[in-house]
Amino acid sequence: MSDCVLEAKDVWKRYDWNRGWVLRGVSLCSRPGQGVLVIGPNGSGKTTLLRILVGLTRPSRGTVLVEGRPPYLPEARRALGVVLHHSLLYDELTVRENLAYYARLHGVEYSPEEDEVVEVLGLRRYLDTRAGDLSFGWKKRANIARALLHRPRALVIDEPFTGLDDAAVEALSGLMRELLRRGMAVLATSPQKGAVDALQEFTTFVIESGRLVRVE
Ligand SMILES: Nc1ncnc2c1ncn2[C@@H]1O[C@H](COP(=O)(O)OP(=O)(O)OP(=O)(O)O)[C@@H](O)[C@H]1O
Repeated sequence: MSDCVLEAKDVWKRYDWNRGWVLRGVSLCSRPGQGVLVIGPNGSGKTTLLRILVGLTRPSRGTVLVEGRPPYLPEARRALGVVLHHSLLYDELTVRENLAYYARLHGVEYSPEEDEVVEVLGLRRYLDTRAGDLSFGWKKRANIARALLHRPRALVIDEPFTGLDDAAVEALSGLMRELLRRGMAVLATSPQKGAVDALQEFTTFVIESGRLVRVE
């Protein structure tokens, strides 16, 4: 059996038969403790690839597996922590209430006071703030805590650094390094080559005309 937490095998995607291919034969394996970074300009297909990997978008051809299972199965979903562009927090609820709600959904015991992610991202002082009142960067940090509270085996995060200040970039890259050290698989994207510096230990690919090319 493969040791990939996340695996794409020869994935092709086009949204309409009369439009071009967004992804052309993408294969990818993300292993425990391994960081994978996919860079590419706006519109190159990064979000499409992530959405396919986590089972939110169907590939036109090819296979995607999460720990060997189709990504839409509940067991596969539980293995994933996902942060895409839009927030999954309820604006009317406080950060604390949002985290408690997601913990209940996942059926896990959870206390934000004991959550290292909340601590590392500096979220503690915003626990009693309504999510709708948070700035973009703080809402993003709260979404990352939301994605990690059930201790998934893979973190899939679209453009982790976009819109974050320097302190948040440092805190988040440190957090991702620690997650890798503890054996999580982390898959991130970025439109900026600068992310390569912040995530030096990540295996880096660039999307070029729908194909993944390894950056050495
Ligand atoms: N739901 C959709 N229906 C039709 N076309 C889509 C859809 N989602 C994305 N596309 C198209 O697929 C291509 C890749 O888009 P995608 O959002 O995956 O790129 P991206 O690299 O994540 O871009 P960005 O950096 O701007 O977020 C674009 O041409 C986009 O217009």
